[in-house]
Amino acid sequence: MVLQTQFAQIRDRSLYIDDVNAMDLVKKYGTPLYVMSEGHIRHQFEELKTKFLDKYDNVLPLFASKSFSCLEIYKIASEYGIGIDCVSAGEISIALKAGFDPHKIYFHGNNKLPSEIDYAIAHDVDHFVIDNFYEIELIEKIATQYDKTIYATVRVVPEIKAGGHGYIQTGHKDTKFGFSARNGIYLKAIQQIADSTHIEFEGIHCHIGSQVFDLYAYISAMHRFVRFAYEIYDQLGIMVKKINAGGGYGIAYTKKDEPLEFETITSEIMNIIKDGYDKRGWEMPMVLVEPGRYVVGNAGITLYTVGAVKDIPDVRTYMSVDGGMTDNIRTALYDAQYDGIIVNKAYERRDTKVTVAGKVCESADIVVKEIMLPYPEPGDIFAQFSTGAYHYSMSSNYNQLPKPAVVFTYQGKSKLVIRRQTFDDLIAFDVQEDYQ
Ligand SMILES: Cc1ncc(COP(=O)(O)O)c(C=O)c1O
Ligand SMILES: N[C@@H](CCCC[NH3+])C(=O)O
Repeated sequence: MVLQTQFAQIRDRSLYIDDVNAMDLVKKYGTPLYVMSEGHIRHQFEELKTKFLDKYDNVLPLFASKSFSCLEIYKIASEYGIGIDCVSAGEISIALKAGFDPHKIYFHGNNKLPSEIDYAIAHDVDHFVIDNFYEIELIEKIATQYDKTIYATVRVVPEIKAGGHGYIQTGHKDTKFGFSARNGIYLKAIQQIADSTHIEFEGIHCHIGSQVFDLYAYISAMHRFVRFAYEIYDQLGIMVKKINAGGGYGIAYTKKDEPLEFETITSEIMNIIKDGYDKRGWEMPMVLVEPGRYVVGNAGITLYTVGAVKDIPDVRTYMSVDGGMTDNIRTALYDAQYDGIIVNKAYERRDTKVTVAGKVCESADIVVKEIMLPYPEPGDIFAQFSTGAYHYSMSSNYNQLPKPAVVFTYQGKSKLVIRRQTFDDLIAFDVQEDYQ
């Protein structure tokens, strides 16, 4: 069993997160409960700051906020001088509400709606990662109406296969994201932007995929991007002044995972771009990175109460908990693996092979596929580790299960950041209208 954050420990017969006893959190807030270690989150933001933002000239780390988006995270992020990646007007609206500087928001997405583009531009968001030709037209039209300038990076497909599961690969040739480099398609897009009146071309954007452990994939992608920069200059006479190298940095969910160091990836990225630009006698472009999971993934621990326990002779023991695929879709969707403990049996032998099941009416509703635990009983508290990224942000109300609360812990204290949904919340959007 591995706790993937220094901010959580097993001691005094319990689990402590930022020195807060998990059993006290259960008593205070109930289960299922998403616990986020603010200690861990701040530590990771500090890494982005000291090991990238402060280390190099003309760089900007972005937090990919789709991994965990709520008012509190944007407030904390803004303290570190970094930017954020938002993928919808909804995310932008929360960031703005939290007081985030609109000029440090980068708007991503493969199908930004006209209404979203309008919302972003109206609210002074001026950095767009442009994905397709339709979007160029929309931005030009809407930016002209507002008479504002939009600064564009163009997402180009590097044709590299990387990422923890087929569903989270984005840089291969057959992808819905970005402009293909085939037949000069991306060059046409850049020319169209250069010819526009309210979009200023700044550079190119690369994101190969998520939960990536392969350094070579980042290296190959950056070599390809340097070649794109050469091609853009040679064919169009346009200089690439900004390269966004994307995110995707894998984290450890179990002891089998071997994540790369943040600085190992970023120094390769910086060196390759520098060498490539030096060869042409060009000034170094601005470089951005945009990890999400790396910041919040290992900060999260989900606490569940155990209910039914079923032994299927010669097969396995099913331990059902009070949540499921509604608060953790990753196991069903990506076959994701997790570690965890029974908190109140933290010191007992892990001698039972258990499948942790959710309470949703789906066979795919598995929280942890296979884990060795002490024999479970109803009322035990199961802690699932590394649930900070893409858990709360991908949660749903399937089976009309209210979403769990999110609690932050920091320096021996806890606070409620998102309250638990109530049954009234489940019908908050139902209206009873007569036919008209
Ligand atoms: C464009 C883009 N940037 C950044 C990210 C963040 O990825 P991760 O959370 O794996 O770092 C994603 C998600 O894969 C993405 O699509
Ligand atoms: N949601 C995915 C990552 C996708 C990231 C967004 N492009 C996960 O949980 O691993």
